[in-house]
Amino acid sequence: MASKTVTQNGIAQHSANYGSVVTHHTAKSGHTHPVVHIPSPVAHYDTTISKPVRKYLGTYGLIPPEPDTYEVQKKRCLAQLRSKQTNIGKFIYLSQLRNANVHLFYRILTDHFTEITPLVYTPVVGEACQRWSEIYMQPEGMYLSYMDKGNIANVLKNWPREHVEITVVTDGSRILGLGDLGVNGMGIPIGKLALYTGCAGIRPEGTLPLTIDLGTSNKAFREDPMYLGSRRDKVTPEEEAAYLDELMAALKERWPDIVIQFEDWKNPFPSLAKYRQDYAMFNDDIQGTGAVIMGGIIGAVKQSGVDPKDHRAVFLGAGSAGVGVAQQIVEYFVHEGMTEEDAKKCFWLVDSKGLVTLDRGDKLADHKVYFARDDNDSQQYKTLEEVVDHVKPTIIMGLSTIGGAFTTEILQKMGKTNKRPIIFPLSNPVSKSECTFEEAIVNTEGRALFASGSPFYPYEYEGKTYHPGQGNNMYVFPGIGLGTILCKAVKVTDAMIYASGEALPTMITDEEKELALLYPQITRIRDVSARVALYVIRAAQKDNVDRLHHLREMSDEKLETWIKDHMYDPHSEVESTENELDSLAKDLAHTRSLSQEKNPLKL
Ligand SMILES: NC(=O)c1ccc[n+]([C@@H]2O[C@H](COP(=O)([O-])OP(=O)(O)OC[C@H]3O[C@@H](n4cnc5c(N)ncnc54)[C@H](O)[C@@H]3O)[C@@H](O)[C@H]2O)c1
Ligand SMILES: O=C(O)C[C@H](O)C(=O)O
Ligand SMILES: [Mg+2]
Repeated sequence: MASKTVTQNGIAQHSANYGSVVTHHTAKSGHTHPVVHIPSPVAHYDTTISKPVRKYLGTYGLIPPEPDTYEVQKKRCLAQLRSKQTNIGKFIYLSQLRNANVHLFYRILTDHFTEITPLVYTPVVGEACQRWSEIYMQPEGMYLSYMDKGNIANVLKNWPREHVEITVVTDGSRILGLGDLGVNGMGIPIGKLALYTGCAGIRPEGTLPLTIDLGTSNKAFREDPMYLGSRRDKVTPEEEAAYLDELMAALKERWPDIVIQFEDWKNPFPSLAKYRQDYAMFNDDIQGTGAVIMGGIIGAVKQSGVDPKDHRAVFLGAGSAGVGVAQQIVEYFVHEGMTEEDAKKCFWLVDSKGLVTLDRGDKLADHKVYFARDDNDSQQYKTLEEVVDHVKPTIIMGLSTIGGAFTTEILQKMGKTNKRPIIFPLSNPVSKSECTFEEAIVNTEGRALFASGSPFYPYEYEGKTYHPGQGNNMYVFPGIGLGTILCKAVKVTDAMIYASGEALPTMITDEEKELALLYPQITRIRDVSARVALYVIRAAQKDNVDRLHHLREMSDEKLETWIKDHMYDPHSEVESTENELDSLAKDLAHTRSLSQEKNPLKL
């Protein structure tokens, strides 16, 4: 039915006010409030839209007259993008494109994942966050302040979209390895959710980027007149906890099925423990990172030729990501037949004070205690190099935020003691990476099994081209969210997280194995996300936390196809909007000619 089409696409409501200030609903007081509209998901000014449809939309005459093809449109956009001299210029251009024409943005992102992802996500999003106050132009998500305490549910009502399926929420207190960036951290929820849409096909209008201003410990920002957040110091952990209780309840009240991803919080362990039973939530830095690195380690362990029980893993960094990854690999080793006690002994964690031991003399944070060593004969090891000499690791992981911490000496030692050393510098962005791909290859004569958090280019060494893996949680969080949404899981269980990592090696092709790749090529990320979602749904079913029970009856093949059918595809979007509107325009013209009535629709 024609009228249904109009409502479904939100066209009728939004056509006249796209991207502009409009008068909104009348509040109880009787006043009308001006509301800045978050840009409509329907790209009314798309230059491929045909003339009859432009007339129907009321955009005839507002766009250059001759309709484009997508190929030409894309060429124009890529030329504009590539003409920008700096990465931040490219980031700004792509944000503008997303706000001007959301389907076009996602068409280009999905056609050029390798080029565009680093510009809207890690690493360039890091620079964008550092300079957010300088480059800010328009709202693309919600900013909640500590001042809103007691009133959060009402503030959430201002979000102009009815159906939010997923939110990524940060307080900006640990943005990548760049420290506390306060409200400037907003780039991260926006970037993560862009990948939810691009990689996992969550509809753009179903996503809510959310940044909470709980103050900032960043003194330079507090003193910067351009800074857009509050000038107060960080709230206390108790104040934060009470605020989060209210926020979580308010989110669920407005959107009962919402999936909530916590991102880039300093010490996020308490909130994960507190909310994971009552909400469909997960922490990407602890759990998503744990799963994605486990997925890469499964292949690396196989390629190393060393039995899991004989691996010795040294981790630089014992924070959310370090502990999350170590815990997840323990689980994998247990799946491989080891006892938990033996699996745990394969790990040596190093923080800013040195090797984490039970008798180090400082009070260890709760999350470090599980991995604290008790076999150090009272000796303390202060530096990574000392620990490497002591342990002779087969694996080194970097989740420390310390760029260059894997020195030439350390890499060469890894090369000397291992046939295939496993070297994962995982800190972001590139400036914080513990080593570069080139350093890992050169210092191990090309034998390193490598994955990094930020992307690196392939590297040619002694006549052979080596390909780096990108061990970034972007390979799993989109699929975790998609699977959770689609099966309507009431919570995100450990088994669902484990399954997301387990799905990754199943997607590596023989060609990728030949190249010693530990992760599938990014160009296949949509298929990878669908596979991750499949595994997540199966695990949810086993744990009995799913609510869409008819999915249980489907074969894996059928379910994977069903998942793909439910993914937003920006390529079909513009055509189907065009087709629907075109037939709608024809219908209306026909009805009008039948009834001889005056044209109410600017046709
Ligand atoms: N690749 C990925 O997908 C991924 C995912 C999550 C986090 N990360 C990266 O991991 C890094 C850490 O994130 P996090 O959430 O664990 O942060 P965190 O603040 O919780 O932990 C940082 C850890 O590094 C340690 N550290 C700091 N300085 C050190 C030093 N000089 N020597 C040794 N250790 C030191 C700290 O003691 C702490 O244990 C960040 O750069 C982040 O971007 C990457
Ligand atoms: O954001 C990323 O690129 C990965 C990860 O979540 C991080 O905090 O570094
Ligand atoms: Mg993160």
